[in-house]
Amino acid sequence: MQVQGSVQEVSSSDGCLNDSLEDEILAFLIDGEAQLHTYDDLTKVNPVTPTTVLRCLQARYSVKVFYTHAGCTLVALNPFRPVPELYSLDVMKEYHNAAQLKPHIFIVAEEAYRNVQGQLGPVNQSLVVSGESGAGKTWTSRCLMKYYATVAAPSSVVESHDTVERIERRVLDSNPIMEAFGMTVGLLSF
Ligand SMILES: Nc1ncnc2c1ncn2[C@@H]1O[C@H](COP(=O)(O)OP(=O)(O)OP(=O)(O)O)[C@@H](O)[C@H]1O
Repeated sequence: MQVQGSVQEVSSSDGCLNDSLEDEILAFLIDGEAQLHTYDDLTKVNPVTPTTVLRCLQARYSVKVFYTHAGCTLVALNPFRPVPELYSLDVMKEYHNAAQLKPHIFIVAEEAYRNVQGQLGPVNQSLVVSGESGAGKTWTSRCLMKYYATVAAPSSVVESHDTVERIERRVLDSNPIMEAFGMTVGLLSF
């Protein structure tokens, strides 16, 4: 996925406002250039503009960080290459057992899983995976399915593997139906 942004893109009908916003953007981008990749939540970016947000994502991408929070939403960048160390069984277990970890699709997965297993009774959950064609929606849906099959059925490796395959296939089989209705959104509900 290409992430591009430039300060020249900022425009406003109010000249003064425009100037001061441009100054703020420049200060953020130039003075804080070395820190751009450290913004793990885009709501902390200030000023929040397409330019600043895209530059942060670009900076994170360049240091091989592909997930960033945006409040309760997670932004996933397609690495366009295998990154097996991000999706291993150990990483799944880590996210299943720990509370505060780096942004990852498994954080979203775990939060929904915990809500379903809520102490006061299960709460139905939906995960919406959206993005342009090729953004990685199918990949992300697979990751979610693998995660749930792994954390929910860990007792037998064989059984767990079968479950993963079966659930994964069901979700992927539903894609043509969604696409027939022109939906570019993957929706997982449970
Ligand atoms: N996190 C990732 N790590 C490695 N490869 C990825 C990742 N996300 C996506 N890809 C790869 O990028 C390509 C496109 O991803 P995918 O098919 O999931 O996109 P999509 O959004 O479902 O596209 P479409 O809407 O056209 O069906 C695939 O080859 C996929 O393996």
